[in-house]
Amino acid sequence: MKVHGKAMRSIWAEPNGSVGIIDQTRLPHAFVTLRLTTLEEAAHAIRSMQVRGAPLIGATAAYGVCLALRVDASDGALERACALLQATRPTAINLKWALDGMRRALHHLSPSEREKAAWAHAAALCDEDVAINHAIGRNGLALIQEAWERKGRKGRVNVLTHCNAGWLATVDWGTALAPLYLAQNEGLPVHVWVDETRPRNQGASLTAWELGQHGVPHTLIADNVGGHLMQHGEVDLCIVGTDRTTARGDVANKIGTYLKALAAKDNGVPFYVALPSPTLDWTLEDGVRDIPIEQRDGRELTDVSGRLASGEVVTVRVTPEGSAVANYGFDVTPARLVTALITERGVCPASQEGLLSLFPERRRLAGGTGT
Ligand SMILES: CSC[C@H]1O[C@H](OP(=O)(O)O)[C@H](O)[C@@H]1O
Repeated sequence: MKVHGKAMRSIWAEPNGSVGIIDQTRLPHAFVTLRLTTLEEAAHAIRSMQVRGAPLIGATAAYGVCLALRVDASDGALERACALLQATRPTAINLKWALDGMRRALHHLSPSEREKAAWAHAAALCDEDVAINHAIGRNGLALIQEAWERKGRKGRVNVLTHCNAGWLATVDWGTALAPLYLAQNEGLPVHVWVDETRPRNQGASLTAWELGQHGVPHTLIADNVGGHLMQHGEVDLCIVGTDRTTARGDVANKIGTYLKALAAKDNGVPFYVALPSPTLDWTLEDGVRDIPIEQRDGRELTDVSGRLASGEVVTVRVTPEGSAVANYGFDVTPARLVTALITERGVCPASQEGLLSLFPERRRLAGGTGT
C-alpha cells in the first residue's frame, strides 16, 4: 500500500541480506523502518509487536529462518530457529504454518543449499500472501456492493472493524480492510467505524493511520460504542480479521471481537471474518476450548503512550499501583455468530461443510488429523 504516496510492503528483503520492516510500535506518531539482521532480532520484532498481525508474523518468522541459516544451516540450527520463532506468540496459527513450510522446503536439502532456498521460499510466501489478500479483497468487495444496493445506492456503506487487519497486519492489502481499499478504489462511498482496540490500540494507532494514508473515510470510536451504533442502524456490516479459525469456523481474533459479534447478532448486522487459508487450523474444531489465548504483560493495560504538544512521545501510567491486571490478547467467536467467512477462494458459511466446499482437498482429512 502507499505511505506518503510511495507504494511499499510491510516487510521486504534488502539487497544486503537484511530484512526491512516497519516498526509498528512507533506508529502513528513516527514512521520508522528497521533492518533485521539476526534470528534474535526477528524473534524480538514478533514478540515486541514491532511486527504483528497473523500473516505478517508468519512472513517475519520465515525471514527469521533465513537469517538463522546464514549463520548455521545445520539440521540442529534449523530446528532451534523454528523453535525460538514458534515460541514468540501462541495464538496466530500462521507462525506454525510458515515455519512448517520452511521446514518442508529445506529439510531435504544439504546445508550448503539451504540459505538460498530459504530466501526464495520466504519471498514466495510473501508474494502468496499479497495474492491471497487481494483475492479476499475482491470477494469482500462484492459484499460491500450488495450492502450498497440494499441501501438503494444512497448515503454510504458503514463498515465496523476491530483491531488492525489491514495491510500493516499482512505483507500487503490486509485481510478485513482489503475489501475497503478495493471499494474505495472503485469509488464506492464507504466509511469505516474503527474500534480503538484497547489495550494496544491497534485500531487507533494502526487502522486509523493506514486508512488515512489511503484516503478512506473513517471514524475512530471507543471499543464499547459499536453496539450502540448497531442499535441505531449506523453499521451496515462488520468485517474483522482472524489469527486462527478452526475447521468448523470458530474464530480467534483480537480481544473484544466476540462482544462485537454478539452485538451484531442481536441487531441483525452481518458479521464477516476475512480469513486467508494459512490462518485456518484444520486440526481444531472447538475454538473456545482449544485455541491458545495469549496473555501479555500487564503494563500494556496500566500504561499508555502518547505525543505531547512538544512532539515528544511519552508513556504514562493510568492505573493505581498495586491493582492486579489481566491482559488477554484474544477471544474466540463461535461460528454461530459469524455470518460468513471471506476467503481467497470465495465466501462461505462459518462451518466445516462451508469451508470444505471451498477447500475440497481437505475433505479426505476432515475428521482425521486435518494437517
Ligand atoms: C490479518 S491478522 C490481524 C489480526 O492480528 C491482530 O492481532 P495482533 O495485533 O495482536 O497481532 C488482530 O487479532 C487482528 O485481527
